[in-house]
Amino acid sequence: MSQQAIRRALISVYDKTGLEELGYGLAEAGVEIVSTGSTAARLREVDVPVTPVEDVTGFPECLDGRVKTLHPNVHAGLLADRTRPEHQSALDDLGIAPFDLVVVNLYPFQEAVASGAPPEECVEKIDIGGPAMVRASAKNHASVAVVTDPSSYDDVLEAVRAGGFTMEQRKRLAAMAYAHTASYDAAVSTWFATRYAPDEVAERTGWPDFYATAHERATTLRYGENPHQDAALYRVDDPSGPGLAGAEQLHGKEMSYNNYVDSDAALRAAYDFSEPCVAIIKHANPCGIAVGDDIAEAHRKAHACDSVSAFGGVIATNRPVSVAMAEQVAEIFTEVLAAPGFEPGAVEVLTRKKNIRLLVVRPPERGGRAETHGISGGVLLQASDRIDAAGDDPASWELRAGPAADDATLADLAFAWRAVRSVKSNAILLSVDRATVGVGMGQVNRVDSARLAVTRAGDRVRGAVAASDAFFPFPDGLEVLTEAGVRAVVQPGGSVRDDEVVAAAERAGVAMYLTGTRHFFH
Ligand SMILES: NC(=O)c1ncn([C@@H]2O[C@H](COP(=O)(O)O)[C@@H](O)[C@H]2O)c1NC=O
Repeated sequence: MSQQAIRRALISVYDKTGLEELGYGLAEAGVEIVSTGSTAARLREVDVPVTPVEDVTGFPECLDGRVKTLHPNVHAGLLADRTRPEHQSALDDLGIAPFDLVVVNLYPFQEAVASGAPPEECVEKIDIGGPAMVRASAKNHASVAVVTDPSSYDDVLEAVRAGGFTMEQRKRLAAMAYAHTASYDAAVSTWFATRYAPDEVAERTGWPDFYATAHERATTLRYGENPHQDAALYRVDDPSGPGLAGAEQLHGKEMSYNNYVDSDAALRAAYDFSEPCVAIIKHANPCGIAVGDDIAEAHRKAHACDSVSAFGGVIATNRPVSVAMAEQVAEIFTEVLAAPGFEPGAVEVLTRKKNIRLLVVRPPERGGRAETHGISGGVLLQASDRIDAAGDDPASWELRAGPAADDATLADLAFAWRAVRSVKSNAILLSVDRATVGVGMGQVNRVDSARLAVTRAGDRVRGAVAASDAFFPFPDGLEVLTEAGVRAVVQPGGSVRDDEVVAAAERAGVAMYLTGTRHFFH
């Protein structure tokens, strides 16, 4: 049996979007509609004939709506497989009519939690009868079509006119229905394990014994990190929410896997600053980060850090792109420009270059949320690194060597400390006038990172300040910096050889501040 004519429908929806049009269409096609409490009331208001579900169950809706459709007269009508004669004759014996179509959406549990509603209210918003009907109908897709999304109502009416959904369509609807209940259950179960009923370990550490999230495929990608790897982008939560996965692309070729990774790193760097900031990224590392009085100035300074590496880079800003910045970027081959917006005229300037990808990204969420990292056989979770720890405030830094920095030097050190968080470890970052001038990244020892930063800075190293993402284990890395002309350094401290490192700073006459906070980035 492929096509299944739609003669009897059960509709029970919390979200009444599109309900009236659906009701009109079904009634016009002669479909009998059975409905619960306020769904039935809404249909009746617009003169769509409805059979109340109580007439089917012979039982009143009760317990504040906790029991409406949970009845064999409903569930036998949903679960009878009409390809099996014995199911059909059982229905006949019991006097139960089957359903061909089920339209259900669930109580808004996630919205209740997000609104900060008290726990009892959230619990009350856990739908029981809805998921039961959705699962039953999805299992019985051989006989029943199940719809959980108002955006599918047009398809329903088209199918009614066409003589019913085909088996292939009912299978797809069933897959969507199970995704709907899985996402719902992921939200409920994680809330229970995290906030409502944490076990003793979760109570102590905040890490639940069960952690589920639902991801929805947003798009497939041409390939992954390399052309022989398949890849797709999956989105969490609300597609209109913050962050890169929900970005609007205004121009350019399709985003690649590596474009996403680099854009994410660029946005992370740019949004670490409250002043207008530009970050230019290649292979997830900065080739320039700078703040300025305006976004065009920030871009000029960031680009000047390493204009060779910026070729083919990914740029992010924390302010809308101005025409002045657009004119500058238009001169440089750039893969992606991600920004919270574009001022009038900026897109026109940028689209002179065919290939640049322009993204409007709602500011990403900062910190707090769990970050995942897949490993063989499992996944690591950690709270996101944040730049607002106690040690990130220059007022809390400890001056351990040299003269106290003047205000301008301290501002440069504060900039360098924020920026070094976006450099892959081991990270040494040199800056002048709140712009990077040399970045040493991803080396397996800190001395080589220091050498790399100094080499990249060239003459600009004289008078620059330096930040190190983690402590100097020996004086050698620091000495590379001081011998090259760095005049002030900020680093977490915490090495068993801190005293030797501090003594080396004293000898060189440079200021050394310890933050007590580390920002490894792997
Ligand atoms: N308990 C039940 O038997 C039951 N049956 C259906 N529901 C839900 O009730 C809502 C619709 O109710 P109403 O038509 O009264 O607005 C839907 O979200 C549906 O998923 C139920 N409610 C909660 O579990």
